[in-house]
Amino acid sequence: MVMALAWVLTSVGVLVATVLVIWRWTRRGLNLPPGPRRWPVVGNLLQLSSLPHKDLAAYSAAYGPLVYLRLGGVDAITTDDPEVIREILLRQDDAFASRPRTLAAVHLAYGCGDVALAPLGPKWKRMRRICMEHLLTTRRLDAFAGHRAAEARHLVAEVRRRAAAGEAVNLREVLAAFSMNNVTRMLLGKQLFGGESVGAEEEALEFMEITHEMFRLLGMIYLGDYLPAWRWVDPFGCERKMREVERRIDDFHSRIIDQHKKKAREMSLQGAAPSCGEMDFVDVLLSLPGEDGKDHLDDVEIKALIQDMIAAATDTSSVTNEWAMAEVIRNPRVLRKVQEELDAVVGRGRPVAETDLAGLSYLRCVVRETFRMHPAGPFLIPHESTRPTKLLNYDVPAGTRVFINTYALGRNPRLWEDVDEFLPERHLPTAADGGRVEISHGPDFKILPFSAGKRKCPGAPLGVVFVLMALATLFQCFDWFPPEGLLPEDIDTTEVYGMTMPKAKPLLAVARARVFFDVNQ
Ligand code: HEM
Repeated sequence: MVMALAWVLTSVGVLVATVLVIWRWTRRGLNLPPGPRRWPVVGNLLQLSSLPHKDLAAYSAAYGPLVYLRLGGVDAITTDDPEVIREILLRQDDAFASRPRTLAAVHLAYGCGDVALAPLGPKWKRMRRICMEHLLTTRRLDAFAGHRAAEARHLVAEVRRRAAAGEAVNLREVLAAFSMNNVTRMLLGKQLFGGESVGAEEEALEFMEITHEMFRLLGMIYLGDYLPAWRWVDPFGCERKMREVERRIDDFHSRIIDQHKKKAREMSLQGAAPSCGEMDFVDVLLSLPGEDGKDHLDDVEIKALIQDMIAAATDTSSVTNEWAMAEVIRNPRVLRKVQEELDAVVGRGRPVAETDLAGLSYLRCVVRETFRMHPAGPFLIPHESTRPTKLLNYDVPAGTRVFINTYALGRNPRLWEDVDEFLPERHLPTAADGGRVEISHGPDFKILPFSAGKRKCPGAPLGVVFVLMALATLFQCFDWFPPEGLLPEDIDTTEVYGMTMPKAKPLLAVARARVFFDVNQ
């Protein structure tokens, strides 16, 4: 027994020593960027807390614009610097536009067979082209404008109902339902929460719960991705959890595809065909030819795309909306200015419409300031380098994981004054900007809500509409106050880390009607 144990310990020791020697040898002569001291085997992994974006922000402050980390067996860099980010996303996007195959991505994105988590390659290119040319086209998105207006009315009705009952409104709940309904109407042809969906509330809640769990797992820095030995042990059952969520989500997607196929069969038996305006995204995907001469896309490809759209479009917009509401209610001065603008541009006699949104410059500054302080995700989705390259004259090996810290970018004191103050005015356009407030990144790369380059968000125009429409509607129709007993500045702004970065506690606020038009007019 003692002999066997000694043998195992010696073998492990020899293995670790061999790995270290090989690793050091392959890095001979490399001029890696500066970074914190690393431990053998684990590297910097144990220096990361439950808020890694803050840890990496502190490293950027200490070591400069480009920081090297070793995460177990994986090279990683992080940056909060606009010039380095521009170099990574634009000038060298051929080298940095891939994605790591993390275990969460393999389990939760159909083996990385989607768009958002797929490594760079012909498969990603084809799936992204399907999104751009068949789903997120201006024509198709315009066809859903009526549904979006209906969801804005539903949002007002829901807040009125809760306010009339004397409750403080749980803004997380109503904003999550707004985003989810908008996405599922477009994607699946049905509203999940409220209205038409009476009776399906349980299914909706279950689906929201799995989606949140999926986000948590996707955002996690899972040790098994960096230390293969950890995977064998999996002491917290993370991979088991990933498999369970994978199965539950797949069941949901299978049901959706079956329902759509059944509907298509029934229509074809009646000799009918849906018009372009009536087709939801699943109908569109079912109508497209597959690869290599196949008549249709594979079910798994359709599922991966549905999954991406739901994951990419719902939490991003509802988390942003909750932060914007929290910051505006914390700053009554800003609320007054937003409402003065709405009164001047839209008035109080009719609901705000999508065509008004371009003219709401101050509200657009509010959204930009929200993205500066609370980007939807603390990092862009991690990128990965496909070949050895150089940044700021440092060597970056192939396979390096890239953490672009958008949280630290927005709070970088070298770029912004009063970083912790919510000051939308700082984004007011000068005459040189042409007077329009752009919400996506500008030429200075100081805010990056939708990224840039090959991997930039293909849903940005729609995301902007979801955010502006919800906020304009809520600020036009209601005055907002903190719950009884709290002052505006008491509203908590602690965040939790994940693929998105929500407020730690759901936002509760008191709503008082300020317009009285019939929302259904
Ligand atoms: C406020 C709303 C939104 C925000 C803040 C947002 C932000 C982002 C960000 C930061 C990325 C990562 C880019 C990178 O890694 O470099 C991304 C990727 C992506 N987004 Fe969005 N997004 C939003 C809404 C949407 C919507 C509405 C859709 C589609 C319906 C969408 C679809 C995608 C997809 C498919 C990707 C992956 C692109 C790729 O890897 O090629 N997003 N988004």
